[in-house]
Amino acid sequence: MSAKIIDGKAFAARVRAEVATHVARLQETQGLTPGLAVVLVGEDPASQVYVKNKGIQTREVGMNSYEHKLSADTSEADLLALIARLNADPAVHGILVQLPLPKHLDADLVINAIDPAKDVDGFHISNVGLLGTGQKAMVPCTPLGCLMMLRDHHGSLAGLTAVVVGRSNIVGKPMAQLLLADSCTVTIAHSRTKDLAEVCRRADILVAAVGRPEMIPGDWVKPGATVIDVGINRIERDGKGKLVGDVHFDSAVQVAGAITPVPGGVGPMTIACLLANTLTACCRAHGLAEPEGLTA
Ligand SMILES: Nc1nc2c(c(=O)[nH]1)N[C@@H](CN(C=O)c1ccc(C(=O)N[C@@H](CCC(=O)O)C(=O)O)cc1)CN2
Repeated sequence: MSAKIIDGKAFAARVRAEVATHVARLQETQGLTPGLAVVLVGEDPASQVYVKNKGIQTREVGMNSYEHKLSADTSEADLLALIARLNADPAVHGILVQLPLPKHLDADLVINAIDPAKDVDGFHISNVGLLGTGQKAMVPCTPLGCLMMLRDHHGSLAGLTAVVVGRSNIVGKPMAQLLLADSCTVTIAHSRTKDLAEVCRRADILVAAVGRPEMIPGDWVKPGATVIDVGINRIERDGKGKLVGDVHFDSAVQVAGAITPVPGGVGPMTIACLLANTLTACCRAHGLAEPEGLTA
């Protein structure tokens, strides 16, 4: 039997439409327009595309977009000075520094210079701590998108066994925290986990976020499980470039109950959740009620 395909593109469009409705209401009732500042350092081609799409989608939902494109040799001091200006700017409710940064810049230092209330990526150490202790945080966009899709598919996640393969600060760790907060029994596995196949086969929810093309084959998937593939890997096949996930889709789709494709699964949810987080940050900054269903 073939799994249900979770359509992240359609889901993200619904999230953006919901954000746009809230933004219009904020403008009508409060005269307030959420603003998102995105900082890109250097010319990484994939980052340029993501930043361009962030700008387009920010404007489409009616928010103000502020793009700051800096040269690859920008000094740490100049980048920190820009962040300080954005922190102090009342028109800016969300700040995002596109990753990866050029090697000479200390990403942790830069991220932790962002005002945690404006940290719409949820990467600031304060937000990491708030999420880990079950307090109101800004939640990283990709895991938030995964959570939204899982809640939509399952309703309650309570009691389900979840395995997150990957332990990055951006996806693996916050994903595990979110699943735990929704009362899943959570295992974080990684490339050095013993008998990874067996661990994966226990999962009702399997989240793959290792960054290795098609590493997880169908026979690692429990029949009927929900598979969330966070991987976005560019490979060459038959002389052509192709985008694949961390899961071997063709074999996993035969076994899983539901699965996200790559492309068109988790990826589009990342920017949709960035917009949702910017709206949330704006509401919090002005002491307004937060939009329901758009936060963890
Ligand atoms: N500061 C941040 N940097 C990065 C993040 C992030 O959340 N914050 N995530 C990624 C890149 N990213 C957004 O920034 C991102 C990645 C992928 C997609 C997406 O829609 N992917 C499509 C395929 C697109 C393609 O063809 O390349 C899909 O999966 O369908 C959106 C955003 C790293 N940096």
